[in-house]
Amino acid sequence: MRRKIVAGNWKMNGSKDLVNSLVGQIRSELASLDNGVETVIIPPALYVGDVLSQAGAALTVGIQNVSCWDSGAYTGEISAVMARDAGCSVALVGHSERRQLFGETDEQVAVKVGKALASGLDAVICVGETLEEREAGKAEEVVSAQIRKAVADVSNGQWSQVVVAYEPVWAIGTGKTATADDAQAMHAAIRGVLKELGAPAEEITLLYGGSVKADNAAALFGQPDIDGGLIGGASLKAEDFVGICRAMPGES
Ligand SMILES: O=C[C@H](O)COP(=O)(O)O
Repeated sequence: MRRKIVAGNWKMNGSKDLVNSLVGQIRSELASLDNGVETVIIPPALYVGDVLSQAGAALTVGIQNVSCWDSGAYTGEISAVMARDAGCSVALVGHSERRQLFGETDEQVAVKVGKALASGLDAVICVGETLEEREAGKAEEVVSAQIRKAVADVSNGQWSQVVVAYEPVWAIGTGKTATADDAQAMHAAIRGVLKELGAPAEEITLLYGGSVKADNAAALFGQPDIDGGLIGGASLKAEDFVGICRAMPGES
């Protein structure tokens, strides 16, 4: 059965004060939630330990990026092995901000996916088209190519650690969300690509990201191929984030 996941990517936001006020509040408000959602908090790496100390068993913690290397003279890098050692369970890989602002290539994304999986982390592989690509009718082609490259070296025993997050670049932080129908269509296409690649596609969790809020989450999460969300801005306020977690339908 697919997992249902709501992950909050804090990006380069936060402080010890925010960790102290936000994490405990999320934890206590989600304590009574019984819809089966797994909640993940992905803070800046410096705050992973602080979040872990507040998270308890109900919340899991992730890292926003991992290195292509395991250790050595790579100043400023953090390896997947270190993230796992520090208590992370999840790594984001290939977020569009990494691709667009830091020039991360499909080849690097594939290496990072391999490093995350080998270290025992779940890899949340981010894919998505730009507005220009969507308007040119190339959205599925772009996303399909990103996935094929990112998972090229995933072995049969590793698929249970793979999560794909579809985040149309034009929807990130813009307040523009893909319609539930458009997001569903892309998620179905992603599942189709994974199936073609020989992955257990029906078992793989697919997240939608891009301006998800408490008031649009239910429509998105109600789609048959959308198993949760990767949340940016709305993950920084307990009420908004908890509202999104609550929008996940329970077991049918
Ligand atoms: O990682 C999260 C996504 O980039 C979505 O961000 P957003 O919810 O602020 O649009």
